[in-house]
Amino acid sequence: MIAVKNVIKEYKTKKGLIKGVDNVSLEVEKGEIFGIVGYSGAGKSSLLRCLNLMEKPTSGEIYVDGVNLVSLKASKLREARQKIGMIFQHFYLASSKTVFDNVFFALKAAGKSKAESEKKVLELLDLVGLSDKAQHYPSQLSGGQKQRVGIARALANDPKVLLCDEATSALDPSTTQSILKLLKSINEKLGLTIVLITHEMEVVKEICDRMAVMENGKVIELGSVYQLFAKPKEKLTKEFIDGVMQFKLPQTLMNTCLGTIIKIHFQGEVALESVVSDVLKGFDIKGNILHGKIEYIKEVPLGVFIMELIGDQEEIDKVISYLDEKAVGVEVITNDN
Ligand SMILES: Nc1ncnc2c1ncn2[C@@H]1O[C@H](COP(=O)(O)OP(=O)(O)OP(=O)(O)O)[C@@H](O)[C@H]1O
Repeated sequence: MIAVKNVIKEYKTKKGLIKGVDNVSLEVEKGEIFGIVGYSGAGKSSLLRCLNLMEKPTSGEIYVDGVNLVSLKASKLREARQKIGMIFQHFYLASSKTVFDNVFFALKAAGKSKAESEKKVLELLDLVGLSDKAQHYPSQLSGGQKQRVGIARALANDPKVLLCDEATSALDPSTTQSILKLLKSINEKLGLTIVLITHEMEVVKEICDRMAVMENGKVIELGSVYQLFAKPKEKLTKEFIDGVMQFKLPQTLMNTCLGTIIKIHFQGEVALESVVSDVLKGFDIKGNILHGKIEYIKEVPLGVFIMELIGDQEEIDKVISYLDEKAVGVEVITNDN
């Protein structure tokens, strides 16, 4: 659905050229929800804005539905852009217009008849659960309701892609959940492809199928959310995941362990139990279970388990290789042997 090829976005500043996006290539499949995470300044917004050419890349290509947006003339680009909706952290609603008119305006801009547009607005307000607020003004709405208007407006021209720029960052946790549910249901009902940028891993964990991690303008890791949660390779990805999984052992407990501490990820609870008992029975080691819990990544269970292994290094290495085959991921946290 979207293919980004060797995109570079440079900004001219007083201090010289800054690369907001530094040679990024990635693909987003039709109908998937793709998350881009990274700290402030990583280049997420620059990349997202390149996807609908709000920012023109300095070089590279952006294909949406097979068309290279970078090569389009202004009128064709306007047409192509109608197929890409966008929502924002701060909503950007017209404060002097009612909810109805905020959405209506987006439709009028696309040249529909009045009757057609009015019908469409009512359908969209129903879709986002705001039928009863049509005549309200933005100042009379909560943050979550404002974002619902933003979503209805973004869907006005039946886009194939929805870009979400920190769409839940200004909302409280329960409103965030309801907006994420709405995005997910729109994704399923309309087959909409969604690309979102966020610094909140909770958002990614909740609704994204795949994710990319950005640092200094580059994509440093990309994969399915489940795989990255189970087996992150990059330090930054681990940092983001640790933040949301809250799975750190207290340092005092770590200090009392003499053996090798490992973190194991399993797909679900059952596999975890049988593999751990195999390890304890089948190898010449002692194993202490330090911590365990099940996390749900998009409703699929991911068992996370911390164990201390005590024994000869050779035997411990064998256990780690065994686990590496059986589990989704295994990682040595410390090795004091
Ligand atoms: N219009 C601009 N002019 C100059 N530099 C810019 C501009 N926009 C972004 N940058 C720079 O490009 C880099 C990437 O910024 P960008 O806003 O894309 O990051 P981000 O990950 O979205 O961060 P945030 O979440 O804070 O918006 C930063 O160094 C930023 O200062």
